[in-house]
Amino acid sequence: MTTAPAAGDARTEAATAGEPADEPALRCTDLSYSFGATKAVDGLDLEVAQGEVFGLLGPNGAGKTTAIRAITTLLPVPAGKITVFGLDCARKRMQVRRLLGYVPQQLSADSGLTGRENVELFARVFDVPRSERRARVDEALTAVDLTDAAGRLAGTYSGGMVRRLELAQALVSAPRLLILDEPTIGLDPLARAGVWDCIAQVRAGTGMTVLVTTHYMDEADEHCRRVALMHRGRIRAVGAPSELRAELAAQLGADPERVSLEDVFRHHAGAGLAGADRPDEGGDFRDVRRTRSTAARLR
Ligand SMILES: Nc1ncnc2c1ncn2[C@@H]1O[C@H](COP(=O)(O)OP(=O)(O)OP(=O)(O)O)[C@@H](O)[C@H]1O
Repeated sequence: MTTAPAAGDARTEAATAGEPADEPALRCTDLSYSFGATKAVDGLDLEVAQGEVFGLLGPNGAGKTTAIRAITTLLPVPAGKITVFGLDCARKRMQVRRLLGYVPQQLSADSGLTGRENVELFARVFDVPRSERRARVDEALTAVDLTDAAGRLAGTYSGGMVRRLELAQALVSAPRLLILDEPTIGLDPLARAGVWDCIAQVRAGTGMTVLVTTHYMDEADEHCRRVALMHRGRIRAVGAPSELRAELAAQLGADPERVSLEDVFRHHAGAGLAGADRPDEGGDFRDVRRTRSTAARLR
């Protein structure tokens, strides 16, 4: 199992991001979180290098959203440690929050405001200096290709446009670490590609680190430099998609081109993978209802 980022790559990309090279963008050490008797996150160790697009993959109920909520400081961390660019999330909550952009799974755009007004609202909430606000809102709308639609009510947007608007909301505060929870759920293939194009362009333009959760193994394979496969609160494998596929192919004596990331996950998670490609078989009723209602809202 490959667990560490390539040091050379991390240093090169850190230089792009303008951050000290010795601290990862994110480090979770032995992180655990329980809801009553349910261990949602169970001893999670994770490291995301500066400047990389990192995918946290897993079926419904794997614990991805709970981990993300702890990282974004929205949940307290009862066990373990999280650092963001070296800052301890438990002790430096406000400083950490200033480094983060977060697009939750639930809808965060207001349908009764225009695209521009939605982004302006986030600029005010995140305390973007008044003198810079207009330029920063324009930049964020341009980055997600919504300049022409900025004057329209968000309620008239397609699902893909809503997702890109939410990206703009998160980008307006110029975060160092952008966290996206299921950014393409419920979108058609064209809209999904549009969201990934935006993510790639923003990363290329800013060197920003991106942590994304998804059920869609094929998307992660194509767009993430490294991925972690999460199942029942734990990380089962970490590495570049091509490395993980090659490792499994070597173990099985198979052609690496014929081994998918889904095969890798199935190998590590066994039957629990069912929820990854058939969301109605993973997690519990609450998980499924929430995922479906999110998808329906975005259509
Ligand atoms: N507020 C809550 N109260 C009780 N149990 C919860 C709560 N939130 C999550 N859980 C449980 O914790 C576990 C992990 O859920 P979590 O939402 O973190 O998984 P996930 O991988 O993000 O799934 P999804 O893809 O559906 O978002 C599941 O068993 C879930 O039922």
